Amino acid sequence: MNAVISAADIPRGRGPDDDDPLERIATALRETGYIVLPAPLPPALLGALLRHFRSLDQSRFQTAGIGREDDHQLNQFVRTDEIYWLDRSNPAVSAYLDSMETLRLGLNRRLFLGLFDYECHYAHYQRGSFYKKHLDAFKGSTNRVVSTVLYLTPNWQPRDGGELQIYAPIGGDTDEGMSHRVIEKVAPRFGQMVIFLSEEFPHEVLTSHRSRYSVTGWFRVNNSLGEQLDPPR
Ligand SMILES: O=C(O)CCC(=O)C(=O)O
Ligand SMILES: [Fe+2]
Repeated sequence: MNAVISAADIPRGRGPDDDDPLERIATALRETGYIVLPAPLPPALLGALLRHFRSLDQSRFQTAGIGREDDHQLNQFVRTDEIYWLDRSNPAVSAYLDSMETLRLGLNRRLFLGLFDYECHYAHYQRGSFYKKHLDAFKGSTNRVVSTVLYLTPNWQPRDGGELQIYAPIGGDTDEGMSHRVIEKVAPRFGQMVIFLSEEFPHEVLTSHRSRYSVTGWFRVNNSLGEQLDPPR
């Protein structure tokens, strides 16, 4: 896939699949359900995305919702980020969507997921913002199958917080609902990307101590149960 991963990202000398980024992502989703990619996209694209993100007036961002729940007060306990839905009107966003289209086709070819489209938004976590533990999709009640988050926070430092904390997949742990065992902490470092199965992994954004920039997206299937959008747009 042209832009979705760089050679530097690929550990050498393990197996034939390692040379093909799409293969590596598909294998990870099949075997562990998620993958963290330190630098899958070209720096020029990342820079253009961040410039576009920052050029948008803050007033064009909306307080993010949580599924059907439209109670602003309640939402504020769960998440305090602000989002901006993306389309192809900006060239950098359009290039990013091209990469995600390559990924979509590559995953469909390898995993037969039947991914139908991709929707994404910028998310801005101002200082003090968080998103409590949640699932992006509940089995049988959504059309979101694969979640992606691309981080655009420049010069992120550990003291800045805002890590994505991923919990053990549901079913694989003792709990029926949300599991409590942290299996991964992903730094929202510029250029880093995480891809995971939407229905499997509870996750949480820890409080960010500075402005945190990201692009969150979902590959969806086209099923009749898909009227629930989280967040509603
Ligand atoms: O920004 C992140 O690390 C995750 C965001 C997230 O979980 C969401 O928007 O559903
Ligand atoms: Fe999420």
